[in-house]
Amino acid sequence: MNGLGNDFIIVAHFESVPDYAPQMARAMCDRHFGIGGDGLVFILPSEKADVRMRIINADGSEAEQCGNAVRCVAKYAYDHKLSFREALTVETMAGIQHVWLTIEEGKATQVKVDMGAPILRGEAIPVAVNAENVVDHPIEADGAAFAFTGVSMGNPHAVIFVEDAPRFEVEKWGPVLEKHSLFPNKANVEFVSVISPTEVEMRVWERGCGQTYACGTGACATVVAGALTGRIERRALVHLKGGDLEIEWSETDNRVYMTGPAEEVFAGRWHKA
Ligand SMILES: N[C@@H](CCC[C@H](N)C(=O)O)C(=O)O
Repeated sequence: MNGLGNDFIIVAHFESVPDYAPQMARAMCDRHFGIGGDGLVFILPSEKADVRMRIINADGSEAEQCGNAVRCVAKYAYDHKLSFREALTVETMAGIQHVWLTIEEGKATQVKVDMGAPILRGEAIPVAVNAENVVDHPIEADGAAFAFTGVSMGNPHAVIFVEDAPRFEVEKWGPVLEKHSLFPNKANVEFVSVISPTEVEMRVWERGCGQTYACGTGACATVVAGALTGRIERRALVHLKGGDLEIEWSETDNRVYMTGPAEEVFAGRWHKA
């Protein structure tokens, strides 16, 4: 499945995550010797929600949260009759996500997710900066200087505003910044340019999988960082390599709402040992 080209191998036959999940993720996500994907997602039974998900990045590391995967999981749960509700809940390591589906011809197409309240305190993101909010904070890497805003959406993000995101050298700076000493748990890094107060262009280097076509939590972090710094409004369209996400950081409840598509591409069997 994919959410705007951020692609996942979805496995819904396990009761819990097996010990060998990291090796499984690395083998399956390999684009040449495996199926290919940005991550391996387990759909599991939940005692607190309609379904539970765990996501293992392509490098075998586990992520606390994934916006595009939550949309895929909710679609899968509805389309494959694990849940019959158009408003359902997905348990993640970052908490329980409320999800609303748009159904067309019996299948979920658009998915809206309550991604929760952003975490902005340095220590909690975590960012090695002792501050209430880490906003436009200087960061140096390989002789270059940037400024980042730290936001956790359950997983850590560093949002960097640049002149021209589509032309930015994501492959050059992404890996250096992901592993910077300011980020004790590493970070997903978003490079963002502002088009208007309600529209931005974003490219992303993801922790544990590299440059991807889209990142749901990254788009949420971007709108939070943009609004915090007065660059954009709290509701904006985020253009990504793989398409658009609508994001709103609600003034009423401080939660971030994400709306976008999810798609199932094919189903198959895994033969490798
Ligand atoms: N693509 C995701 C985020 C996946 C996890 C990330 N790589 C991490 O390690 O935090 C999204 O859509 O949010």
